[in-house]
Amino acid sequence: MISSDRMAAVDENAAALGVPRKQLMESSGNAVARAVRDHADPGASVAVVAGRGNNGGDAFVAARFLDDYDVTVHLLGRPESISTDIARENWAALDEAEYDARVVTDSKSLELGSPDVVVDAMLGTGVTGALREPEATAAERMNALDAPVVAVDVPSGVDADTGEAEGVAVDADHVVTFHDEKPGLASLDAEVTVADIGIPRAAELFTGPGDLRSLSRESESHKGDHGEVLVVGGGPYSGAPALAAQASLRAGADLVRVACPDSVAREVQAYSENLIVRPFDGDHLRPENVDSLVELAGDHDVTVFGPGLGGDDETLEAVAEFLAEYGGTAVVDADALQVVPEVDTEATLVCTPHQGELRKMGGETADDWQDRAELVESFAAELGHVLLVKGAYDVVSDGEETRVNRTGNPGMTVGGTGDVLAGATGALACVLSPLHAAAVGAYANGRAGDDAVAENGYGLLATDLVDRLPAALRREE
Ligand SMILES: NC(=O)C1=CN([C@@H]2O[C@H](COP(=O)(O)OP(=O)(O)OC[C@H]3O[C@@H](n4cnc5c(N)ncnc54)[C@H](O)[C@@H]3O)[C@@H](O)[C@H]2O)[C@H](O)CC1
Ligand SMILES: [K+]
Repeated sequence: MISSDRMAAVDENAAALGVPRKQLMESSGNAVARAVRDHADPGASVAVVAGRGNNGGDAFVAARFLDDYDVTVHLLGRPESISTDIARENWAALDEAEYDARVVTDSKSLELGSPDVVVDAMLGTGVTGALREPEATAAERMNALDAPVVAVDVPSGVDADTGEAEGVAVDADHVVTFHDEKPGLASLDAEVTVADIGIPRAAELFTGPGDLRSLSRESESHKGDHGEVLVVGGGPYSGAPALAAQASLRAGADLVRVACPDSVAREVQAYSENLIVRPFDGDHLRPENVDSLVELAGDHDVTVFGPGLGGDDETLEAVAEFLAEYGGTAVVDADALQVVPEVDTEATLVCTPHQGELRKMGGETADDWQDRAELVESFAAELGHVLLVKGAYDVVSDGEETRVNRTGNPGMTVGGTGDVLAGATGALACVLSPLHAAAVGAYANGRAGDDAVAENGYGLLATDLVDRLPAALRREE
């Protein structure tokens, strides 16, 4: 099963891997033609009703694969209003080659005749709201015909994620959907075929630019909409929580507070005027600090727990108590990680160990990234939490779904890059699912590192990553 949003992300990742959408469209159209062949023999008449998006584009391609049939393509709208270059190019190819391709600007002039098969390519995943005209009337006309209706990707008017229609929708006999099943198709009274259109598995497994799609913002946004993060860290170190907090801000959180021991509060604040520091008593985290921290954490969307806390016995005891009491979402890093396997918690955790820390948690690792991905997936399932295991190939898994990140470089072995990753992931977890936040965090952190090394060579500082996070999270359109 794949949602429309994820499908769009995977599609963009495929293009970044060198398999552009026009190539996928060629495969989609071919698959649609094969489905038509299941319903009628060569020579039969086929009416294709196409819209102005890529759903229509798929059907323009299908027409070329049905040269031995009597095909008529009806384009609803003017060719100039076709919304994508690739659909327009495929329309032009039909026009140039003198296919029977007609422009229908008004549903009254739609002459379908009595075809043997109808192809519904008006709208696919790009539908918003109820079908407008001329699509609505065209849907009714198609439904009234006796001929079987083959729908391209999803019956027009139906929401691929929910299976619901806001108004009239095409009543398809057969749906040819692409790449993977869509959640909304199962409830329909239609035969559903999933066509492999040549999207590489890597487009789903490896993080890519398409994964940044989900970060687009509404123009009407308010302070707090993009998340409030609490970083709990510091004690033996003061730089780590400051780095994590600055990374959270650079990854888009609206408000970030740092809870740290009194002893380092001034140092943490001195790193940046952008930080809000909330000190607690003492020079390291202790069990007596926990109740007030849990309360403070409750006012935030996500807690980033661990940067610079150190591994003092009292601190680890306090971490365990915090996790046992806390019910929100937390990113857990550094020394705090070793406590996670023993703790019974309601919290949603994203754990960010490097391979040494993973072993300390009781997890296994392997040199080969594919083996490691399997081990991480089963350990995540055992823990019941999301794992982001850092390495040359970072592995992210919630125990069911696993993603691998390939951005980053050997310059990132410098201290502090893990704090940046934890902070960025915390900010992203305010607006994305934990698995997706971890995947995008790893992708952006590595990309920031790649940009820094491309500009200056090795010898990068963790602060170089912080400054480059916004560009690393920006989607090029
Ligand atoms: N990897 C893939 O999934 C591939 C999918 N392909 C096909 O592309 C469509 C999705 O294409 P897209 O251009 O994004 O959207 P549509 O064609 O579904 O529709 C856009 C078009 O429709 C207009 N519109 C929107 N809502 C309405 C409405 N309620 N009434 C009337 N018109 C509406 C909008 O203005 C646009 O003009 C996917 O389903 C697949 O079929 C690729 O071909 C291959 C890769
Ligand atoms: K359709």
